[in-house]
Amino acid sequence: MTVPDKFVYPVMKAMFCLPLVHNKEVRGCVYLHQRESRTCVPQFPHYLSNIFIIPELKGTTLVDLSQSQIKSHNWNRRSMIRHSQSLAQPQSFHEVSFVDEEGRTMTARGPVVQELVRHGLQQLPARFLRDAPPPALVDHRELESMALIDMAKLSPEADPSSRAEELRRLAASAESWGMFFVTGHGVPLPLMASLAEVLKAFFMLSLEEKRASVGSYKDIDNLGYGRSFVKSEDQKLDWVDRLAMRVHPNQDSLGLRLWPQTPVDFRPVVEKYVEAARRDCDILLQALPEALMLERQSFLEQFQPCSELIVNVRNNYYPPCPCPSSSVGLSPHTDASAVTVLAQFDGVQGLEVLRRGRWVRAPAPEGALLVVAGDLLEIMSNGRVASPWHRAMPSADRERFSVALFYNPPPRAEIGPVVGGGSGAKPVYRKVVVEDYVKNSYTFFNAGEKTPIKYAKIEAN
Ligand SMILES: O=C(O)CCC(=O)C(=O)O
Ligand SMILES: [Fe+2]
Repeated sequence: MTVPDKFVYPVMKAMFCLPLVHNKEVRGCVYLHQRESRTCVPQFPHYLSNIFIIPELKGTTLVDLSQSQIKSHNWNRRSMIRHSQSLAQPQSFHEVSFVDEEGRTMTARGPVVQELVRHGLQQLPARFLRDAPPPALVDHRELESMALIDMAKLSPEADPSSRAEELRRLAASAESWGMFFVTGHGVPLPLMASLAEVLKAFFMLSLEEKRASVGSYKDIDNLGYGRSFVKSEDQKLDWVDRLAMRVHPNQDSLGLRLWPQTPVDFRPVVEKYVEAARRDCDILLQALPEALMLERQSFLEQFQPCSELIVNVRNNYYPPCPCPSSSVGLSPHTDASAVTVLAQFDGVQGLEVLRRGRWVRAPAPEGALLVVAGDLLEIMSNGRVASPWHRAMPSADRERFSVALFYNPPPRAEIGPVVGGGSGAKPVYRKVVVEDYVKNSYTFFNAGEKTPIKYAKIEAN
């Protein structure tokens, strides 16, 4: 007996489907997706009992019920149908605009992760299913060398010997990890708490409210409420929803309504945060070359004119994930920025960095900000501070929020390596125009380790 086509809901590319027959009546059908049945769904019979398509629903509904759900709710056929109807809402998608290789603006779709979770998803949809990513190792001794820098000690008024020691630690962590934590920064704890609050308030709105709250970014690559780096409808997806905004220069000139209108204090809080974090970036962009024994202004002077420098903010939301060991929150990448400031909240970890061939999970110390070197800083420092290859991983039972602030020189600025006067070192990178570098790096998302920076490397001859 075959299942009529009208009972088949094309959720994913099914390898085959089986009828569910009871008392000689077709009760539904089961999809088997080859990858899923192999990886995330451990046993075939278990899978079989999990997914029904019920004919009464005219072949438009996929019902995904776990055994335990059926047992604990003591579900009967009627309540299953009711439940399936609630799941049968048209699936919600983010629409993503991107510029293809020929410069055309294209659109692709990807499911809204938060909505999948809200509808009681039990198993990871195939588009999120990865070949099990290598797990991270937590080596606390190793992590101790990722410095916690007290920015108060970097101030010119600080005690000279503790300042020299802090600069030494800064150089060591930057050169060894490409990242370091800062305390004593300009973002007071209550402001961090308000940032977390507005972020959560935004993501906790209903999908319709979120959409109504944020304006359209249709023609702008990787900005807006949705997801980043979707270039096709076949591509594997990250387990994240995000709200990405340009916060400097003010984008009113582009006619974009950039800021969420709800919650009403979203904009003032984020602007206050950005202002403080930007000041910290400027301080660090002077301290870093000093720590590396380079001319103190040699990085920051590449950010002129500062009225045109670019600050983007990406608010990431990683909902709890039904199969975290076979998914990725944010695919491995380097940031195309000069400097990224990452705020993590509630001590929820998730950021991992590749170091000497092993993934290492970064801590999330309360009140500290994580400063991550971007590719442009790697170029400016002539490779001494290498942008770390990093990723974010979701968890089974905890949601995670993070705010990444990307600090960049003006798009038309030409930046290049600073090579120590008497060091005899040769430039390893060529000069690049910032917007050309960033555009180029976007074309490489999900390519191999540290592919984008090759664009700026001088080939050894
Ligand atoms: O959420 C995180 O910890 C990482 C975020 C990140 O790497 C990014 O937004 O570029
Ligand atoms: Fe990143």
